[in-house]
Amino acid sequence: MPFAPSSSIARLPPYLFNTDHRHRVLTQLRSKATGLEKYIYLNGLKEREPNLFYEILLANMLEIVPILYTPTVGDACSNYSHIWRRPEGLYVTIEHKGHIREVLRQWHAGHSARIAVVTDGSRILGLGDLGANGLPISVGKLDLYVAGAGIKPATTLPICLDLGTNTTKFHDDPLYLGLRRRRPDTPEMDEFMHEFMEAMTEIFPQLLVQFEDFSTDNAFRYLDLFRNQYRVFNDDIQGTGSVVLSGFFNAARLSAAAAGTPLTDQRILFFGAGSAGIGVAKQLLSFFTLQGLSVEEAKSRIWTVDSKGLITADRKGLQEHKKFFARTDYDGPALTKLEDVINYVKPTALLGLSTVRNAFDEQVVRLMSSLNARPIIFPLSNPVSLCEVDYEDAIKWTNGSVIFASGSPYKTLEYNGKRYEPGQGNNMYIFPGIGLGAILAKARHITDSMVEQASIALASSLTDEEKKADLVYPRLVRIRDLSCQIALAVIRAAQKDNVDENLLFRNLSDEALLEYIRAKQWQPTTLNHHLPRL
Ligand SMILES: NC(=O)C1=CN([C@@H]2O[C@H](COP(=O)(O)OP(=O)(O)OC[C@H]3O[C@@H](n4cnc5c(N)ncnc54)[C@H](OP(=O)(O)O)[C@@H]3O)[C@@H](O)[C@H]2O)C=CC1
Ligand SMILES: CC(=O)C(=O)O
Ligand SMILES: [Mg+2]
Repeated sequence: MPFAPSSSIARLPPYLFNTDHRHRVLTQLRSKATGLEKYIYLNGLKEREPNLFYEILLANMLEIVPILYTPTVGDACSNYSHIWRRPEGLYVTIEHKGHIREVLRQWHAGHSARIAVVTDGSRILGLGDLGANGLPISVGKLDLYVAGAGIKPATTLPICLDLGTNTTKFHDDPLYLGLRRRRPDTPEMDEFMHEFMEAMTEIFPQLLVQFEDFSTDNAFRYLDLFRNQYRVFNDDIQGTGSVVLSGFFNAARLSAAAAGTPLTDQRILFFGAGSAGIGVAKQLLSFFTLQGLSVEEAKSRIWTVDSKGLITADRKGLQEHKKFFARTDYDGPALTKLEDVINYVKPTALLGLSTVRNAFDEQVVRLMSSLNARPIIFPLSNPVSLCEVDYEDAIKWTNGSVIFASGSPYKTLEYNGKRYEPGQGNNMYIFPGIGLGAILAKARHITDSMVEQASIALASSLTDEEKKADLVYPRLVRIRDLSCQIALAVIRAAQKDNVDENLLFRNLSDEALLEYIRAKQWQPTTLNHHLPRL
C-alpha cells in the first residue's frame, strides 16, 4: 500500500510522542527572565492549551500562583495596556449605560456563567487606580477559582468596569486601553451600578458576583447596597476578613501558649483602616465573641491606625467606615507615630493593611518582640513591593519568635540553623471555597455566618504535621481539599440561614455531601491534552 501521511501527522515532529510536553512547557516557562514574561507566556498557554495550563498550574501551585496572582499580577495590571494580546474578559463601560443588558448578552452567547469577578480598577492591590488595566486581577482570581475549587473554566466571567480613571498619566498613554476620562460622581456611578447588577441578574440568573478591588468607599457602599438583594460578596472586605480570622485563630493559640495567657487577652492593632483593614477588624470581633466576650468587649481589644495615626472618635471629619473602631478612651495628644501607638496599646498582634512598604521597621518589630514572647505580625499589603515587612527581617529582628503571615508569598528560610516557614494570609484561601459552596447550595445571598464558617473551616483544617511546624495556614498545595471543606461549611451555614435553594443537600450527611462536592470539582481532562492542538 502506498504511504499516505495525514496532513496533521506530517505537521508533528517525529519524536514528539516520545517526549513529555509538560516538561517542555515548564522548561520554556522557567527560561523567562522576569515574572512579567512568565505571566505573558502562561497567558498564551492558557489560550492555546487550556487543559494543559490548568494541569500545570495544579501540579505547580507554589511556583505558578505567584505569577498569575500576587505579586506578578500587579505588574501585569500596571503594564496591561502594553502587554495586551487578546480579549480575555468583558469590559462594561460607563458609555454602555442604558444598554448594559445588550453588552452582557454578547458574552452570554455560548456561556453559562456561574461566577463573575468584577473590578472597577479603582484600587488594584495596593497600586491605586489603574482603570481599565485592572482586568488581570479578575482573570487571576478566576484562575484560582478553577485551580483551587474546581469551578469549570467555561462558567467563569472576568469583568472590568471601565468608568474612566483618575490616574491621568493613562489619559496620555497612546497604548492605554480604557476610556480617557475621569471617574463619574457618586450619583452617576450609582445609576450605572444599579443597572449593571439588575442586568447581570436577569441575564445570568444563577451568577455569583465577587466585587474586587473597588476603592474603599465604594467597596463598602456597594456591598451594603447589594448584599441583601443579590448573590454578591466583596472579597477585600469579607474574603480578607475571613482568611485573616482563620490565621489569627491559629496564631493566637501559639502566642497565648507562649505567653501563658488566655486567648481573650489578645490585643490587636491594625495599621491601615481601609476596606481591607476595617473588613478584617470587623471579622476579628468574632475571634473574641466566639470565646464568650460581648461585642463591646471584643471591640475594646481592637485599635485602628490610618495615615493620621491612632483613630479616635473625637477626630473631625472621620470617614463613616472608621467610626465603629474609633477609640473613645484616649484623650491625649494625637498619636501619629506607630511606635508611640504600640507603646500605648501594647498589642499582642500587629496587622498591616496600609500599602506602606517597610512600615514595620526594625524599631517597630523589636518593640513588638520586647512586649511579646511570640509577637503576631501579619504584613498583609500586596504586592510584595508594598508589604509592611519582609519575612527575613521579621525573623531576624525577633530572633525567630515571630508568628508571621503576609499577603504575598515569601519563601521558607533558614535562620541560625532552624527552618522557618511563613504563612500567606491571602483571601485566595477562602474565596474559591465560598464560591464553590454558594454555587452548589444555590445560595440567594452570602450571609455573615457563611463567611465566618468558611473561616472556622479553614482554621480547623491544619494537619498534625502542619501544627507541629507552627503553621497558621495549611499548605497551599492542599487547596482543592481545603476548598471542599470550606464549601461544606458554607453550605451548612446557608442552610441554617435559609438562603439555600438547593434543598437536596439538606438530607445528606456531611460525609456524603463532602463526597458530592469533591465529585463536582472540574479536572483538566487528561485525554491527549498534553499534545499541542493541531
Ligand atoms: N492579604 C490579603 O488577602 C489582602 C490584602 N489587601 C491589601 O491591603 C492593602 C489595603 O487595601 P485597602 O484597605 O482596600 O486600601 P485603602 O487604600 O482603602 O486603605 C489603606 C489604609 O492604609 C492607611 N495608610 C496609608 N498610608 C498610611 C501611613 N503612612 N500610615 C498609616 N496608615 C496609612 C490609609 O489611611 P487613610 O485612611 O488615612 O488614607 C488607609 O486607611 C492593599 O495593599 C491590598 O493589596 C487587600 C485585600 C486582601
Ligand atoms: C488579595 C487581594 O484581594 C488584594 O490585595 O486586594
Ligand atoms: Mg483584592
